[in-house]
Amino acid sequence: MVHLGPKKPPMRKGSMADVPQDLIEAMTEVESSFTVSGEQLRKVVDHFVSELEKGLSKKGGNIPMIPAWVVKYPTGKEKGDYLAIDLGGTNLRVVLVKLGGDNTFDTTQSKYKLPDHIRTTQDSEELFRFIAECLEAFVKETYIDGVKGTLPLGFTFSYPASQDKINEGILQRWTKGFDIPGVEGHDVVGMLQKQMKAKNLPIDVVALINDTTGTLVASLYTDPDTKMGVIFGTGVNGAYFEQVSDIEKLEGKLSDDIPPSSLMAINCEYGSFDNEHVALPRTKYDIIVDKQSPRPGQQTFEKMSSGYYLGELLRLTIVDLHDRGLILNHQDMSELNKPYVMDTSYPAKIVEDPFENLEDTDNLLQKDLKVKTTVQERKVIRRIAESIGRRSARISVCGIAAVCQKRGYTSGHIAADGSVYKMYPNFKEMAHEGLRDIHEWTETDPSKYPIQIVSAEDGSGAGAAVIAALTEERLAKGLSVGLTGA
Ligand SMILES: Nc1ncnc2c1ncn2[C@@H]1O[C@H](COP(=O)(O)OP(=O)(O)O)[C@@H](O)[C@H]1O
Ligand SMILES: O=P(O)(O)OC[C@H]1O[C@@H](O)[C@H](O)[C@@H](O)[C@@H]1O
Repeated sequence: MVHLGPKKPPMRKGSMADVPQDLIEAMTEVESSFTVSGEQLRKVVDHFVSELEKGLSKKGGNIPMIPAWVVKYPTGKEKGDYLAIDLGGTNLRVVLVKLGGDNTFDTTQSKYKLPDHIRTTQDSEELFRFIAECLEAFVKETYIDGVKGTLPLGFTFSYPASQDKINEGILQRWTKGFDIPGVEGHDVVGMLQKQMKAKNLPIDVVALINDTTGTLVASLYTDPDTKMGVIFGTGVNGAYFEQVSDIEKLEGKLSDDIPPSSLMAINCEYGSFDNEHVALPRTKYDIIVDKQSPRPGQQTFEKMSSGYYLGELLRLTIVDLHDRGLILNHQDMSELNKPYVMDTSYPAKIVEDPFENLEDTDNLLQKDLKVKTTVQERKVIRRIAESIGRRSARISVCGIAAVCQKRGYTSGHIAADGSVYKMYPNFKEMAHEGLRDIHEWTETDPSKYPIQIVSAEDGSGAGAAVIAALTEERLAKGLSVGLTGA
């Protein structure tokens, strides 16, 4: 059997011959504004590396570079039952992780969709009450005979939180459309513990973890060649292990049991890269997304590349072409004029439409957005959706290339998770194409690229459990898990 290698996506005939010239010109202009060349990517990576270094310095910079208090690789021998909760941008998961102590683990989980209103509730306790309610339900279902003693919990919190010690997390800023007052600047571990105490839950938050740190550690538990944990989901971010001696901002703040020669996991929080707008080529639609967001001026890199925004970017281009009289003339735009009415599943489904006349797209836009399109308009919308997805994939990997360049990694596995990575059509192929262009690799078979993006282990579940186990091990030996005196 001849191995044919990865199957190329079906090439579509997709003739644009029947599309009016003025619409073709407008489409081409939009497509080129979303196109980022290899040369541009390389310039972005150079700036990204200097921003990563700035984030580790005492002076600081745009990228937080948060020490995550994981100071050694897992051995794969960590063992025991751990609860994990994963508060992402779209879902909340409660996971029971059974670490086998032999590089294997089993997980049982329940997934809860975050209620839409919760992102912007004015009650700062409502989100943590929701989490405690989900935990209570999961524990009741899973431990039908009740819990003996206290369950250790790893809390995966996918937002930028400063940590003076591992079981603390001071929220720096909300991202991904969240805007709940009274949480930024506060310790989210304490806020959760208050709600768990009110329900008499026998649970102890051993560690607060970012999902990228969890992804990094979970993947190292099974694959020692892992160099980074990255998320392409509602948001975008990455984590890696840094030499403590290179973390200037920790100088003089660590106990002797974390010597300069040791390692420290860093939650980069690089969604905030280029808030100064000196490297990334932004389109007019990116500027609108930023202006409309609850936190203008923040998360520039994330707003151009992550799942929360890709559908909105497509919506804005469609509305713009309509307002210029180029498409959807005389259509009722009341649905399409609503911000965020299109989530990222819309460009994903449009790009995946297998029909020459884009029938699926026609049905989707009519049913959900109440607009009737011509086949020519659908072809243009699909081409723009493709260019938005391609740009997302290509700039998303700049964070990977920058960390690898900074750490001198010339090969290894990048453990990736998140719905955009797992579900966006051709995202994996386009991401590897971006890496190839950045490094100017001549190899054409992605499976032979020296740096490989691979599917991660369950970082927010198993990763949280492994980190909780590593933390308990250090605490049992009286070793530090935070800044001196924290
Ligand atoms: N078919 C799809 N293709 C690509 N992205 C999708 C698809 N469906 C949903 N998404 C996007 O994936 C994001 C959810 O990411 P996920 O990693 O599952 O959750 P979380 O961010 O909570 O961890 C949302 O922004 C959503 O718009
Ligand atoms: O898993 P999600 O929700 O897509 O999160 C990805 C990233 O989203 C960013 O907005 C957060 O600041 C990060 O902490 C997080 O890692």
